[in-house]
Amino acid sequence: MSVELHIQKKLRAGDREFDLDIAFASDSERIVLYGPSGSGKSLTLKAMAGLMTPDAGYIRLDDRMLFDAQQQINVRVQERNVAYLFQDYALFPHLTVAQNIAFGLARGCFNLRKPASHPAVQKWITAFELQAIAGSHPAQISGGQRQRVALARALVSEPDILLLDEPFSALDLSLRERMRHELAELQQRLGVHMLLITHDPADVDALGDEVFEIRDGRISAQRSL
Ligand SMILES: Nc1ncnc2c1ncn2[C@@H]1O[C@H](COP(=O)(O)OP(=O)(O)OP(=O)(O)O)[C@@H](O)[C@H]1O
Repeated sequence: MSVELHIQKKLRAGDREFDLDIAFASDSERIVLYGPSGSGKSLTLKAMAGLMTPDAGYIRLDDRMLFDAQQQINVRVQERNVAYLFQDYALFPHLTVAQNIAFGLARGCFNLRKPASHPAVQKWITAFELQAIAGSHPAQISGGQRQRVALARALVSEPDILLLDEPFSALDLSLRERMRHELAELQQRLGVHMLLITHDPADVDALGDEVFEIRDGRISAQRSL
C-alpha cells in the first residue's frame, strides 16, 4: 500500500502562527514521522484520519483519494478505513475490554451484551491474549494490557493503515521497551501498515522502515532503514 500526501494548513492562536506544509510519499509498511514537540506531527496524523481539514492539498492511500482540496473531496472519518490510536488510548471506562474492542466494529454491528460472540472480537481477544480480562474494565487492567486493548479495538475493523500517536508515551520505561518489541513483532506477523509519530529515537529504531523527519511544519529529512 502507498501513502502520498501534500497538505497545507495555517493555524493561529492569539498572535502565534503555525504554518504546516507537509509532503511525503511512501510505500513502506512501517513509516515513522519523527520530530520534536510542536513540529506538526499530530496535525499531520489528524489530517490523515480526517480529524483536521487542511486548507489545501491532497491525501491519497493507494488509489483512494481521502482528501483533495481542489476536487473538493473530503472522505468522512468513518469511511476512510484508517484506524487511529490515541496517545492515552481513549478507552471507554464504563465498557469492558471486550465491549471496547467490539466498539471498533462499524456501528450497529455488535451486541454490547455479548461482544465476544462476534468472531472478529473473539479473534483479537485471542490474538492479544486478553481472554482472562475480557470482562474487566480499563481501570482494572495494566498499562500494557490497556495498550493491547486499544490496538485490538483499532484493528478489529481491518483498517488499511494504523495511525499511532506516540503509542508508548503513557507507559513506564521497562514496559515501553517491551511493548515496542511487541508492536514490531505484531506488525511483522500481520503485515498491517503503520504510520507512527514520535519524538523518541528508540521508536524510530524499532519501528521505522522509512523515516521522515519533521521540523517547524516541514519534512526536513528522509531516510530508509
Ligand atoms: N488548534 C490549534 N490552533 C493553533 N495552533 C495549533 C492548534 N493545534 C496545534 N497548533 C500548533 O501547531 C503546532 C504543531 O502542533 P502538533 O500538535 O502537530 O505538534 P506535535 O509535533 O504533534 O507535538 P507533540 O509531540 O508535542 O504532540 C504547535 O506549535 C501547536 O501549538
